[in-house]
Amino acid sequence: MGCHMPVSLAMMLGACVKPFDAWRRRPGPGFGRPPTAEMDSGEQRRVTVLERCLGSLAAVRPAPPPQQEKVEASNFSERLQLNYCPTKRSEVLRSLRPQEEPAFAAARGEGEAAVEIHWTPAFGRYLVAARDIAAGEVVFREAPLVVGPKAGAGPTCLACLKALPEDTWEGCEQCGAPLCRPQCGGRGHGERECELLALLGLKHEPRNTSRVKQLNALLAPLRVLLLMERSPAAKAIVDALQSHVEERRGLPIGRFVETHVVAVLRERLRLAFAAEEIRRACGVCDTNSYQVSAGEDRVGRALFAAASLMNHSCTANTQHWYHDDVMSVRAVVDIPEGAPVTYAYTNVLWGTRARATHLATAKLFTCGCERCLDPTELGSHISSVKCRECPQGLLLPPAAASAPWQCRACGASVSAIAIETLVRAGGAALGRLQPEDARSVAAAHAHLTRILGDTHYVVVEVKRALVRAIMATPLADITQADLERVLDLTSELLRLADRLQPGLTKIRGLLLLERSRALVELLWRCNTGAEGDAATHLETLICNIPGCATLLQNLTEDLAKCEAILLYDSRFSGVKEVKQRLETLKLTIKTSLLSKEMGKIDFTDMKTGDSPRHVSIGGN
Ligand SMILES: C[S@@+](CC[C@H](N)C(=O)[O-])C[C@H]1O[C@@H](n2cnc3c(N)ncnc32)[C@H](O)[C@@H]1O
Repeated sequence: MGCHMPVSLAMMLGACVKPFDAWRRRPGPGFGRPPTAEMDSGEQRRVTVLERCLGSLAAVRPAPPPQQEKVEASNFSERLQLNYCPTKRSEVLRSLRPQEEPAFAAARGEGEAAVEIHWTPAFGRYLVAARDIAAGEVVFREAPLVVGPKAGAGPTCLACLKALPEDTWEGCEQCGAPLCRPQCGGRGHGERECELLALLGLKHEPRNTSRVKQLNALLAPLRVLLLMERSPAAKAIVDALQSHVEERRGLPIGRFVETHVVAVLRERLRLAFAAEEIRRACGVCDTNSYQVSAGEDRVGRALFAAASLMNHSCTANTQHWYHDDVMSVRAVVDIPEGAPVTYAYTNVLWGTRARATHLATAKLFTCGCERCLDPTELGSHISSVKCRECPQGLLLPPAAASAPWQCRACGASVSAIAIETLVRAGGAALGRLQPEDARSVAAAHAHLTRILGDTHYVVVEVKRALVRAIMATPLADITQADLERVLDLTSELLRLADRLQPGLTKIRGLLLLERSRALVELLWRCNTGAEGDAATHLETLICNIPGCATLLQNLTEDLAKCEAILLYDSRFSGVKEVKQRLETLKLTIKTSLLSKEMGKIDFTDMKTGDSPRHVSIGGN
């Protein structure tokens, strides 16, 4: 679900509600779906539609892995059934290694769904594990009902979601809407849509950016409406999804929809849909869409039937990958039978108020999980701001938005407005970052750490940007000091991820990848003696065989974990590359050891260390 980096602390935590996460156990009395009498008849009907959808999906033969999937756009229910692919039994992490993927696919049989629908008045419907699900397992796969550009995005190819340069894109020959090339129309940008968009007159106003933004805001709802027109099965499902249409009426989003979607579709595109139907389609898209990306330059939003029933958690137990037009929802930690299967609707590396603002304005609810109610955010202090009065002190967010922030160490207090101004300034500096320029990112890091402190989420964001900026440079050109900085930053960020988002998450995969790349490069330099006195360091490592072996063993394990996590990710090839480099390095070190007759060391059968850790290899 879409996330944007917010720069203000406009919203406060709302009323305490029972945390959704508290229900991790098997349903007991009072848990899950209450007797029908307690659910109103409309809700009951909607649950039944979605339940039928899940039930029929569970009985069909699962689809092949996503690479081989051929999705027919025309027949919605068949498409959904083909792609809803519950795995039959728990699979352990190692089963997800790419070379074992066919076996993993074969292990899926006809059988029970991994999830079922529950309902409570406070949380509405939500998915619950119908059996134990193992970390790394694909809980289900699903093809989208519709896909479209993100609302508010710049020029984006309507067919393949490729981001287009602001002023040089070519429009569709018929309607003038953005396409990366005329032939990219077809399935993504169909005939009926093209006829309708021609009425917007884009062809006569080539590359009008504000028109394009307006188009991006209405395209997903338009595609939902056209799908409902074509397919009664799809209509039944969309009708059953939550839209918050009533609550949105008096809000800014309601007014935006009225002007930029309802009026345009009815008056300019002369669509016969009732205004309320259009409002509902907009509400369904905004409440349920997932942000999907097929590579870094192809980002959009997509609506799914089953995945729309996953409720939010700030420590979610699943993440999704979008690959070849199919979304794979994977467990990032073990999910016991009966526990809610959840997904984070916000960026979990934002502070609580930023997350709460997004959830309140885009999804219209207040999260009341343990982290949201804890001012230290599970000890991470990701919202705390550095105290000016004492060296180690942190100002913690108060429960009430307007109350002053207080330092736990020295008792100093600072007004809410002053803190908000600081965080806004930090957000603005983040917005001005030149992400490809490692030097300027490093300067911003130093500056923002001075203002906000080392733990604040704006600083965390800059640390991630710094790792990316350094590691985007060709490896051979990165200084030893910068490589060591990457080791420190990634290790620190991995510890933060352990606290806030444990498990086989994308951020863990990416951090492990960058840390491994940096470490292998440093070892390589030691090995070749390319940098200064580095050969001596290798000598030291070789003399210390257990240390050397543990280091290489940890690296091997990190890369295996990384491979399992990034299996469906476009950055997967990066893991392969660093793995090959590590294997060559191991061979060289082994040969070197043997030539020195110092040891008979088997790197493939080393005692495993605990979690991966930063191993200092010295060398200033
Ligand atoms: C994608 S839908 C999830 C399915 C939804 N519960 C339903 O009944 O259709 C998102 C909506 O579910 C509700 N929701 C999701 N997670 C929640 C949570 N942790 N606490 C309260 N409400 C939640 C909110 O109303 C939100 O806008």
